[in-house]
Amino acid sequence: KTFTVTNNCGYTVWPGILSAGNSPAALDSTGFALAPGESRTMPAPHGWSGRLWGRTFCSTDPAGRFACATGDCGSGRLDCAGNAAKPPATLAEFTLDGSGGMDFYDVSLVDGYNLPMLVTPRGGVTGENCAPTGCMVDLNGKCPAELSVASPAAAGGGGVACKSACEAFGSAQYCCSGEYGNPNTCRPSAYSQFFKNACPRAYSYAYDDATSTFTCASGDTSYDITFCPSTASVKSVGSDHGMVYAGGAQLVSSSPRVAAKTWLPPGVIVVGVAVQKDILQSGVQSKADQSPVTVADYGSQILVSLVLKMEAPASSSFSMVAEEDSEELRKEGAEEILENITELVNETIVDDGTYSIYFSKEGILSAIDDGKSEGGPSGRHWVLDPIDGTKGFLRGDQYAIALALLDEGKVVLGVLACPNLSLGSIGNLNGGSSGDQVGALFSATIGCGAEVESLQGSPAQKISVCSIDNPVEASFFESYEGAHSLRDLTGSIAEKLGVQAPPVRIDSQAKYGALARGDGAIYLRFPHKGYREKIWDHAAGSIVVTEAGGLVTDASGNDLDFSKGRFLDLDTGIIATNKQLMPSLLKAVQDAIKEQNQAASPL
Ligand SMILES: Nc1ncnc2c1ncn2[C@@H]1O[C@H](COP(=O)(O)O)[C@@H](OP(=O)(O)O)[C@H]1O
Ligand SMILES: [Mg+2]
Repeated sequence: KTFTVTNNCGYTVWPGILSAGNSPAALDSTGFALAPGESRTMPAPHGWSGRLWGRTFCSTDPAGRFACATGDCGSGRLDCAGNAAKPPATLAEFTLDGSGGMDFYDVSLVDGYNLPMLVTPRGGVTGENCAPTGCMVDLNGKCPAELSVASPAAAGGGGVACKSACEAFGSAQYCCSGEYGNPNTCRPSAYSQFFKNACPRAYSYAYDDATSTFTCASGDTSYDITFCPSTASVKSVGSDHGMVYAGGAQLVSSSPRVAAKTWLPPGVIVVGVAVQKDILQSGVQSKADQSPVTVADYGSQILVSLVLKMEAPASSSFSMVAEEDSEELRKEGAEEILENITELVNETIVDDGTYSIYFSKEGILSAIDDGKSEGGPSGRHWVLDPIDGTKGFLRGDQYAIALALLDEGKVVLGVLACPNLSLGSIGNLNGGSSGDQVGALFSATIGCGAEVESLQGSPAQKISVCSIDNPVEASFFESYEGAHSLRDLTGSIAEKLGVQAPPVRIDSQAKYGALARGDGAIYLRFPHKGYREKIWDHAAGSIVVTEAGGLVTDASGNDLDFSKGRFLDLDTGIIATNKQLMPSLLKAVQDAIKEQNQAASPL
């Protein structure tokens, strides 16, 4: 019987362990460091009880004293040596071999929250309530201001933890003390509801036992404890599949940006990453069987629309312009694919643990059709490409999940998840670089700039386009697929500009993301005549670039107009670059087009 602690965060976590006073034995450590991706397995002694948490932003000061911005245990050392975590901290609590031969465990936010954590039983796994529990969500970004703990240790001095109402206000009512010291008088508060809605399985206040305590038959059940679980491939276990439709848990307050950013990764990326891996492993890369891509495509669309419906302010009506609709799936012969999608979606929701929702096949079809909106110049519309760069996805190359929000015909928010794009610059080379972390999440809000963060949830960093003003030093991006852009034309534009470097060819809107953080200077896209660009292929990418200080226009220098429905109405092609290079780029584009037209009709 063991505990395996895994750090799936994009940053180092220092687990701390406290054995209870009455615990017959201690674990073999009370504190250690776990680098991203690292894990450590420890024997779980018979009858052990105690708690485990993650410390973040730790360092040793010049005097040799070790301290952490969150979860610190005050020992001044790496090991906690019998000290508890200073709140706020997400806690995993265990009592092994308790009454009736059962292990009892929970994840508690009663002392606040500092990072996502999941406890998964493994091995024996029997017992009615033997299931994964935890809090999968990164709550630091959406913590109510009065509970939020900021630290200069975080990039940008952002939120690093979220206090409980008891800690923040100290009242008996929130702390369940004094006359509130029993379950009848101490009730959930708006604050505990904030935690409960985000993480329904975790303890949100002291008497939240009914839905928060889990038990497994002791036997040889081992436990996996994972920090930042959401991008791990978490398999569900136990008898926990009997989830029923329970309606929408509405978050107390969440801005669309936070909703979009926080919720793209957990379910959707897991689906993307897992399905791409399956495709590559099974070798289904031929065009003949596109069904795995199809499943991922629909699955991604359903999960994003589910999350948006749950998390976006409910007041206005929901409208989404998305690439897929259910028509093909309603046809004869599509039963198996529909079955696979239904299974994938339901499994992902159960594994994630945030929502208690079950989709029937009919539910799946109608959820897909949530994306049928026509968009247009008035009102608010989400714009989604569930898997952009399908060809790249199939090849194991770049792809993106691209989500934007249109408000009165203008893009006001964009989120671009690129699971295969390295977090660091891809420089002037095709492909990844120096053993860097992979998985980048770009986001932008109108007037507020653009950011990138790791898909594993590292703090966001502001990005800006490169400041090159000499085209000779510039490199340009274009589609990997030759059929998507006229290479004679882009080659001739580059030549006229004096660009020396060969084109960097990658799939999907990852090009916009890479351009926005200065990996390259120019993006050229010139489809064959008659091709109509769709808004979901450019909405998120273009706001990421413009908010990073760049410009995105058509070949005549007009801004892209997203108010015309599902298609963009534009002159010839799309170009993007920084403000310095745009005038000369536009001139080169127009000269090259003129030349091409003259060559085509020599009169
Ligand atoms: N002939 C064509 N010309 C231009 N774009 C095309 C095209 N055929 C498909 N596309 C679009 O190009 C997108 C991929 O762009 P890129 O070449 O930059 O990777 C596709 O998105 P999907 O993969 O979501 O279908 C599709 O919408
Ligand atoms: Mg696309």
